[in-house]
Amino acid sequence: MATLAPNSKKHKVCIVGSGNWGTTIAKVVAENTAQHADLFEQEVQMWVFQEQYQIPKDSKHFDEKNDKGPQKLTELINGLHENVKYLPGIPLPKNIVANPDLVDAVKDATILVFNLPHQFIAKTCEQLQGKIVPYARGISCIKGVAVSESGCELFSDSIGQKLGIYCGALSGANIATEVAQEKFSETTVAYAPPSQDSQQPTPAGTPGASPKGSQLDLTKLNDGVKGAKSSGKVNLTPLPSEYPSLHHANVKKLFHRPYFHVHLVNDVVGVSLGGALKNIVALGAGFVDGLGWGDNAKAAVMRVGIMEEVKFGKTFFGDSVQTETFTEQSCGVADLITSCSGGRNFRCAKMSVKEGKPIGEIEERELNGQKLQGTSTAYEVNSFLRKVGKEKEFPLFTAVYLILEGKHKPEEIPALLNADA
Ligand SMILES: NC(=O)C1=CN([C@@H]2O[C@H](COP(=O)(O)OP(=O)(O)OC[C@H]3O[C@@H](n4cnc5c(N)ncnc54)[C@H](O)[C@@H]3O)[C@@H](O)[C@H]2O)C=CC1
Ligand SMILES: O=C(CO)COP(=O)(O)O
Repeated sequence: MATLAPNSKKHKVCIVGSGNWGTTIAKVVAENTAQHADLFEQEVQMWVFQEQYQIPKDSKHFDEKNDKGPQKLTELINGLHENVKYLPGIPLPKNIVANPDLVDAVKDATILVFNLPHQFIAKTCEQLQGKIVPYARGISCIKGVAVSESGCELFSDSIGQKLGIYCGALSGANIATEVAQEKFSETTVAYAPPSQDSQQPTPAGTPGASPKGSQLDLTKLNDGVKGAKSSGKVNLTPLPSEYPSLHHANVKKLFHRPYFHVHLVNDVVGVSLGGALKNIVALGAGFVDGLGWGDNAKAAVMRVGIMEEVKFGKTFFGDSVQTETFTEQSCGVADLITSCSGGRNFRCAKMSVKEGKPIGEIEERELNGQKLQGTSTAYEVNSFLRKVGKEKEFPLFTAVYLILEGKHKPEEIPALLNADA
């Protein structure tokens, strides 16, 4: 068979997920595929977990005389060019196609952007096994960690391993609605592609630079638990030369907008961990704010939180993670600040303390189907820390878990952070 000329094909992009952030990233990406028509096919597929949705009476789309009752969300998105349930009020580019069929949505896609609540990713990947092109590349926008019997894993790694592809990560101080409204923000994309993808070298001195991705650091901890897992061991199918290389400059073109500034790094571990762990810290910040303890208390929780994030990375992922990713990049301290100011985890934790109600009840009432990630991440991280006998070394993560479990009260946070004194 004749080989096609280099760059004769374009990358096809699928967004796997369509919630508040999933739809926002679909918008960002669709604006860029339209702008960079030399690199990307214009149409962006967006997989939607199908549901029936009734347009609310206060929506500008509600028409009392012609109301059809609950309709398929995909039909509403494609007809109105708006995700009326998860991103209401934001017009979407017409080159986004909402598709309820996961396998059809990913067909021929060479770039898969994973963006759905972390509790659904394992099942989604199972459905994708054997259904994607073998040389596809992934970017995970998921903020969470996967904890199983065998250890604590990053979603970029677990997706990569389950699907046999390379997967990077995108994370930053990015409250979805603000990004969707095109208010200025920054994000961090970690992409350390296998060398054959990159005809153009990634910038020298980039934190975490390692073309093979992150390396497993700890293999033997107490209890026979393997510790933190990180792959870089997938047998990758090379990207055919007909496709434009996915070096940093081209990956940037997929996400960077005038209102959404992208910084490329190679530290996939740091970017993934920052996004996951700050959700636990945001719950802690919400607890103390709910008590009316003011800004100093919140700042204290945030300071301890960023230190625990770095310590978690260094303890379990060693040299694969760069401290600078937490202290200098949007995915680190900046995400902590925004999440502890206006994020869903922060807001729901605060309401839960103020109203004296379980946080799950607040989530159900306030979020219209959106999902908190901090609560499950707090449990998952705690189960990992318990297995490796290191709960006490992460007093804030442990305190948040104990409060969620009802074993301690938010008022006890200072004592829990000072247990050794
Ligand atoms: N919303 C935000 O401001 C930001 C969220 N993130 C992260 O992005 C990831 C995705 O979050 P969002 O898009 O905001 O989701 P979301 O919180 O809006 O969740 C709703 C989504 O979950 C889907 N869903 C419900 N049940 C499902 C099932 N059984 N299987 C598959 N999907 C199902 C719904 O269809 C919907 O698309 C999370 O890890 C979150 O931490 C990151 C940055 C900002
Ligand atoms: O990740 C976020 C902002 O960067 C959003 O955080 P929440 O999920 O708490 O809303």
